[in-house]
Amino acid sequence: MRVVIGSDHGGLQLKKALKPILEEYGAEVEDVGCDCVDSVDYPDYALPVAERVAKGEFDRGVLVCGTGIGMSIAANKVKGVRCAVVSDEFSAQMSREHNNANILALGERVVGPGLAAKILRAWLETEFAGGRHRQRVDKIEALERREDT
Ligand SMILES: O=C(CO)[C@H](O)[C@H](O)[C@H](O)COP(=O)(O)O
Repeated sequence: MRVVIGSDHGGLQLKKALKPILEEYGAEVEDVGCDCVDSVDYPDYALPVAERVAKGEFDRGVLVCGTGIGMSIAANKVKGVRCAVVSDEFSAQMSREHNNANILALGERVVGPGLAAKILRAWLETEFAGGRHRQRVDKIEALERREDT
């Protein structure tokens, strides 16, 4: 699995803590930044992650900011992206099983590293269930096409 990750300054430490977990799963990981604690703007990191996942260059993406909210709002502007901001294991599983989320957004100021690790593991291990959920995700994709008109 190829995973592209990014954070702003508010998510930098958690992003660093999560990288080894991704590698443990055999993921090829690319980090688009940020790399320093200086204040940066989260859309500048959400966009490259979202675009690379949408283009199929990466299978999944992980974004971390203070709350995960700004990152998820920005990432979901890109067609083909289903970014879920998650702060519990059950939602992580459901975001994969029901929504086929291809990007996970986490908040370093919301979840500690232990819980974040459990969330990430659940998210990586859960497959999309398809079936009735496929038809719902298809309707989301139809909404994206409608925005073209
Ligand atoms: O976008 C966010 C909130 O929706 C992120 O949590 C950011 O990391 C946060 O807004 C950054 O805040 P700061 O006061 O500039 O560190």
